[in-house]
Amino acid sequence: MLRYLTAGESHGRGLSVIVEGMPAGVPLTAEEINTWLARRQGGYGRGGRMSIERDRVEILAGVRGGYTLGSPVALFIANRDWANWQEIMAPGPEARAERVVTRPRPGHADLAGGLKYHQADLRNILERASARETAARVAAGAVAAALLKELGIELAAHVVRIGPVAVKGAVELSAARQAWGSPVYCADPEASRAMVAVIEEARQKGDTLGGVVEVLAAGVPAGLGSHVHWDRRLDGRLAQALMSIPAIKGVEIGAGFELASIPGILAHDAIAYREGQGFYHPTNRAGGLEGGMTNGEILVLRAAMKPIPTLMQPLPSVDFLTKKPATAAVERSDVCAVPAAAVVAWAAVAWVLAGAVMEKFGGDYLPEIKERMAAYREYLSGI
Ligand SMILES: Cc1cc2nc3c(=O)[nH]c(=O)nc-3n(C[C@H](O)[C@H](O)[C@H](O)COP(=O)(O)O)c2cc1C
Ligand SMILES: C=C(O[C@@H]1CC(C(=O)O)=C[C@@H](OP(=O)(O)O)[C@H]1O)C(=O)O
Repeated sequence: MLRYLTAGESHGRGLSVIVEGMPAGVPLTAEEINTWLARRQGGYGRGGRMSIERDRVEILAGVRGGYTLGSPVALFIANRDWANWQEIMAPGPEARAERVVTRPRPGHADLAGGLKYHQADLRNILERASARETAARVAAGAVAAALLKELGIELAAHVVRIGPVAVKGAVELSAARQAWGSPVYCADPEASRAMVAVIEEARQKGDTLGGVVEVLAAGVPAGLGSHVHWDRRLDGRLAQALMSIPAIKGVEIGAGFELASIPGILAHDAIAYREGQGFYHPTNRAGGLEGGMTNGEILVLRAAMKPIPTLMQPLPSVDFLTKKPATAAVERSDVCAVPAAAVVAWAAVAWVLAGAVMEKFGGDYLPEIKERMAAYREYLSGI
């Protein structure tokens, strides 16, 4: 079983990740993980914090000579900003309770967390609720993607909407792969320019924006996941992983919500057969998932992100201590983090797919898994 745990506060020393269950023999380098960490830091609309951080992973265990050992892979990403917060964030009694946060921000974890954990200083909540933690998820996702790449599964992620600006029509995987070159990770140059403009407009107004990201995965064989039990359905597992990204409020698979308004004749994908290829679907409204299993087509998943909750023009709130009306706390913040969320969504999908691959093909050593996967692919194309 593939699993990972993360630890770390936003302004603490850094983020720790332990990935357990990776087979031996997977090529893995810090540089590869760092490419994804840098992408997550980028994207137009980020705030001041991202000019302080230079996320780089340190591989502490589980990798030797550029290959995984089969033992837990331990990773660490330092917070450069910690230098400015050391005394405030100290774990011992010497910690200074400065910059106490008592005015909960609507849309953030402050109020619910403060109530649940009995914390009047809402910093004790926001430190872990912060999406800083998604750097650790991306590192784990990059480890998963290294395994998937060896097995012929490739992912792409890109932005399809920011606020009112949306990409028109479907984006092919080959085009989506080019999206990292855009300032907002959007494959359509015209939409990309308009997205930058609306983010700038929002920044000037002290406002924030959300949007929609899309993840595509190719080379996924039919039969990952299962129809037999609710928690083995891959659609559900993918949706959970995407929905758990801070600020994601909706997940769509294939034609998703549109399917609710069209008749069955137009909604489903016909089944066809070609000698040497096996069964396939000429269309892909199902987004590569039927019955909680991959069906051999390209996976198409979308996640909708709400606007960033910290506002420079804060909404009405109530002081946690005095219970008097107050405006919400104003902190340094992103204006739009949809491009960054595309990278986190990429990592979430890679993670779930790697887990599903390990369940189906098992193995402790990459060549074993490759052999099983190749035999299965041969069966699928020859049936
Ligand atoms: C990459 C990324 C960056 C984010 N940056 C900020 C930010 O700068 N300020 C903020 O208030 N929220 C930010 N968020 C959103 C909050 O973390 C999120 O809204 C909060 O944890 C509450 O969770 P919920 O929106 O899922 O309910 C970011 C989210 C992501 C994925
Ligand atoms: C640190 C990151 O994102 C942070 C996510 C975040 C939040 O509230 O979610 C608030 C901001 O943190 P700060 O208050 O330090 O400026 C973002 O910068 C990151 O993505 O690495």
